[in-house]
Amino acid sequence: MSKSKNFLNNLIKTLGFGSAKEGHNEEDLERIAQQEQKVFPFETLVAATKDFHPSNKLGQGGFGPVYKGKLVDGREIAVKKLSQSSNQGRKEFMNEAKLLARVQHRNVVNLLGYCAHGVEKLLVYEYVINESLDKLLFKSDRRQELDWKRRFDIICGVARGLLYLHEDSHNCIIHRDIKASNILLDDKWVPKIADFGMARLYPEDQTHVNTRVAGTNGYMAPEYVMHGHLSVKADVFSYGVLVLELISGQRNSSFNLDVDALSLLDWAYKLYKKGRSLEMMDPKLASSAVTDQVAMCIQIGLLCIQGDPQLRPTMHRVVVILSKKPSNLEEPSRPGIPGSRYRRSHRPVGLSSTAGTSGESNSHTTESSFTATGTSSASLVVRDRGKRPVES
Ligand SMILES: Nc1ncnc2c1ncn2[C@@H]1O[C@H](COP(=O)(O)OP(=O)(O)OP(=O)(O)O)[C@@H](O)[C@H]1O
Repeated sequence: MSKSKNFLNNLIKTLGFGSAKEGHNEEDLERIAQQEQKVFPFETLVAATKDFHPSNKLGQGGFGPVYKGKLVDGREIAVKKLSQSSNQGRKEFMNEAKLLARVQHRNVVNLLGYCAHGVEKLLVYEYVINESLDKLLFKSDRRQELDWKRRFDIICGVARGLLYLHEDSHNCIIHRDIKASNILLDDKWVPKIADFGMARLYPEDQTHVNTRVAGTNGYMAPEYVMHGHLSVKADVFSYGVLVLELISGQRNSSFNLDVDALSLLDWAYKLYKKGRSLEMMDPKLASSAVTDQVAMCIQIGLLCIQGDPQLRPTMHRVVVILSKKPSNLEEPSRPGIPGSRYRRSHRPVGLSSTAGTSGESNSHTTESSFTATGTSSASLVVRDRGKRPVES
């Protein structure tokens, strides 16, 4: 009998429910043990998604398709079928997924469990109902639903989720792919960070990145793209871009409001230096904005996107600033130019296997293959528990 079954048997006895043989059969115990370990039987996921029916497909991400499903207990789930190009073995996948399933925070999408079935590897997430932030902010006429209060709550929630990933989760996690499409909103508009942990699930694997959009996201910290320097400050940079996008309603990667500005970041910085930073505010916020808060958030955004990673605040500091009344903050220095502006054909230095190996180059050393690689690695977990991620 496995350890977990023994444990459950003992627990049942201790709680006075009689022996396992009396009250529970082996199958019950097997089921309880599986739930305990967050392992989903493949058949459960097949049933929940109606055999991965195309009508249940929520979308196709860089790591594979995502399906909506419903468990027999009524819970709605999102099942991510990892692309089979991951060459990670079954045991390793199970170990990594088990660790990631322990990551739990109100502002991080909950990984309910996982499943390995033959060559198939699947991740099971809580279903987050209200679409991803990019669809609301950039693509739809629903943008006005994002009034200032909601945007401010998103700014605060994402900051808390990132702080948790960086400092408080069992393993310190650098996300590496913070962007509007990776922020999901629940029915109460609570933001949830999606797609953490993917670098652990795709070690030494490059193939999947070819399916991802190359170099267009505009969120990547310059030192990471240029030199492969990875630290929590790369996430801080991406967070700063997200904050400025939320305030302006403009996507950094396709910014064209001002011919004299290189990017949304450059525009925001120039306006700030002229004392006119509120001019960058989305006109749709006119009636709901709390201008002191907006000005503070612009300054936080600008502090986060500074070219020098050492000058950027930690997420801890950002959360502290956001929880106080707007007050005097230091002056931001010039912004770094985000990753999508750069393309390289070589492996970034410093991306060792412990630092998330998906930055490795492969034989396709073309422009786009690097950029795809650079933008694809969704996240990194620094293994040592209790040790803070290295800050550059
Ligand atoms: N837990 C979830 N609840 C609801 N919808 C989800 C969930 N996870 C993913 N989705 C949806 O599934 C689609 C694919 O998501 P996925 O995160 O795989 O890719 P992406 O964010 O579109 O791209 P990328 O892989 O480049 O980040 C998206 O439309 C997303 O909104």
